[in-house]
Amino acid sequence: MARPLIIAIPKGRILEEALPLLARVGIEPEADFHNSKSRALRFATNQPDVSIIRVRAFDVATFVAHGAAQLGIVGSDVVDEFDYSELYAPVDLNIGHCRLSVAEPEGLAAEDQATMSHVRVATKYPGLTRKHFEAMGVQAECVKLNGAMELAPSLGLSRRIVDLVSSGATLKANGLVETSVIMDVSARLIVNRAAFKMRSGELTPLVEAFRRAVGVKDAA
Ligand SMILES: Nc1ncnc2c1ncn2[C@@H]1O[C@H](COP(=O)(O)OP(=O)(O)OP(=O)(O)O)[C@@H](O)[C@H]1O
Ligand SMILES: O=P(O)(O)OC[C@H]1O[C@H](OP(=O)(O)OP(=O)(O)O)[C@H](O)[C@@H]1O
Repeated sequence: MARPLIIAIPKGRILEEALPLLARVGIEPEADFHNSKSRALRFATNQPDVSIIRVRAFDVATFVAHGAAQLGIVGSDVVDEFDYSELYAPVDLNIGHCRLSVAEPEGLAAEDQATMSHVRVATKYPGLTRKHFEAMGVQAECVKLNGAMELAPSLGLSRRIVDLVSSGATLKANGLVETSVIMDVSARLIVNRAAFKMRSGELTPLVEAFRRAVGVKDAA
């Protein structure tokens, strides 16, 4: 029997928007997937040859880059932070919209950006943060956090943070203001490049089904 295709999806906030999209593609996870008490991580679907794994957002990219899963759904923030050469991201799924921004405490005395040579930044995105500041000739020293970055300035961990912003409510509640936008973010369908070549008979129609499901015309 052929090996099943494995689709990695994140546990967090993209999941809710991803499920209707998967349903439009014709993939529905088994009932246990919706049972919050279930400790299972891998689930069968209504398609006998497709399984779903539910993992942390950053790990979606890692499972797919290493070929442990052939397909995944993940934010472009994660795709760009890792910049794995093994990943192909053919479809913008038009869900999980937010932006990656630099923020700092409101009312902080403005620094002269032109003479600044070094900054300390708390972030889950050290790669994108360094790149962003490097482009301005500034060296960024990153303190890696996995959440609650907004606490860092008030507790003296770093003056600035780089984090995802959507409504801006989290920044506001923590006395921070956005000072620049690094990139706009939305979720992408990602595919392992080697699998895409070796299993194109299965993967090409699936990628096209995702494209149709988000209303994007087939690639030329
Ligand atoms: N405020 C937001 N609005 C819309 N999309 C968001 C927002 N925050 C995050 N996302 C998207 O959802 C993805 C997962 O978000 P986040 O890292 O907050 O989830 P999580 O459940 O905390 O993940 P994990 O526990 O694995 O770190 C992000 O990579 C991003 O693409
Ligand atoms: O601008 P807003 O609409 O307030 O959204 C921004 C918040 O959303 C994300 O966190 P999330 O809620 O996913 O929690 P976590 O990253 O701390 O797990 C992000 O890390 C911000 O904290």
